[in-house]
Amino acid sequence: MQEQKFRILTINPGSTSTKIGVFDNERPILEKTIRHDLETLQQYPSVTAQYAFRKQTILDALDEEGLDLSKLSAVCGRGGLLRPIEGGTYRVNKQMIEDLQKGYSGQHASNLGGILAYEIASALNIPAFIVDPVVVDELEPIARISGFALIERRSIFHALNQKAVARRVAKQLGRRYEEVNLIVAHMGGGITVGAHKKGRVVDVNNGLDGEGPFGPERAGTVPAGDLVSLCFSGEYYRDEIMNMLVGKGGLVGYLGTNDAVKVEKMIEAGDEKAKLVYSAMAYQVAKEIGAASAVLAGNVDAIILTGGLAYGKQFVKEIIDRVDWIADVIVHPGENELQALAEGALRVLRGEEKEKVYPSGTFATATVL
Ligand SMILES: Nc1ncnc2c1ncn2[C@@H]1O[C@H](COP(=O)(O)OP(=O)(O)O)[C@@H](O)[C@H]1O
Ligand SMILES: CCCC(=O)OP(=O)(O)O
Repeated sequence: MQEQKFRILTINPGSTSTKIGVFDNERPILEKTIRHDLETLQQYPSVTAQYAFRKQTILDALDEEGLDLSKLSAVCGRGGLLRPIEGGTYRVNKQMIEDLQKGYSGQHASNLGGILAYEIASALNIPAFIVDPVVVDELEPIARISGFALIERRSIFHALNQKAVARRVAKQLGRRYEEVNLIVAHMGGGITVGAHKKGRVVDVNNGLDGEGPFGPERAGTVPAGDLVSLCFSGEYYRDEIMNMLVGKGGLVGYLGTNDAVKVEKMIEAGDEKAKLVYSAMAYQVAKEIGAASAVLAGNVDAIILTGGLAYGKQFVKEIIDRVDWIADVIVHPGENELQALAEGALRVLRGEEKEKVYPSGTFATATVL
């Protein structure tokens, strides 16, 4: 019997780019990254306000490639800051759209993934899905304790790519994902380092507005007392501080760009500040990997470096030089997110997996104390 063919449009809005893919079953027929410079995104007061711009960007890109939307079977977007949920493929529904629009767990470009998928799919009368959103939460109770009783640690990370790449590496090692311990550092606009213990991400930094290494546009962990003093200095509104942590933090704050390629050019041209800051970002990633190795009690089968920054040869070398005593380091530059979105949708379209209904898979991030 001939295999049924599904054509899936996948949409991945990141903090510095919009990535789209069109897949005939697992086979990519188009994969495109549209990078957005800082000035373009800063025109918009919020992520939600970028909706029309990102939608037009996608439709223009598909039009340029001569792709006929009426041939699509489904649209699948990267899921955003919803309620904490278990991993899997979810059908986009009204409750999800509402939570994405208000940013139930915060603001991030991925909130637009489900919304854009829903809008494009509804006009075509086809289903819209999200897969492994950034709020996938598999933290162990011990990892939830922050040290400050009023605040619990949260799992907000590049779940889709971390899991997809981890599965791929486990396969390369001849083992199942559920059998291995891996540390995955996804280094995009934000940076997250996950401790994957036998198929579950038992600890990971909240890469949005919380903790961990600074990234191209995010501050990561900052000294708490000094941050509190800044908040109450009377010099800044709340939104200004949040913007300095997310969007204008990290490389943007120090060097005025979120583009690591530009930073590398600045370094080549002899810019000592750029050199120090770029090295500090690698240093902080290495430190976080060291912390994750302690979470796994040193039982680490491999360390994986992935995301856009993993293309940076010197950057990657500086990390490897500090962590290769822990385990072998495998570099997967870029990400597998478009493919992972298509595969998640396919599993449901083919009936291999049941679609999950949001928010019924939601589980409390149970306050442990
Ligand atoms: N060839 C490269 N060398 C160094 N850095 C790169 C390269 N390509 C992309 N990057 C950097 O990776 C970062 C974006 O990573 P990406 O995973 O695409 O982020 P996001 O999905 O969050 O938009 C940017 O700082 C970008 O400049
Ligand atoms: C919110 C965690 C995911 C994240 O930071 O994604 P980007 O690097 O694409 O901004």
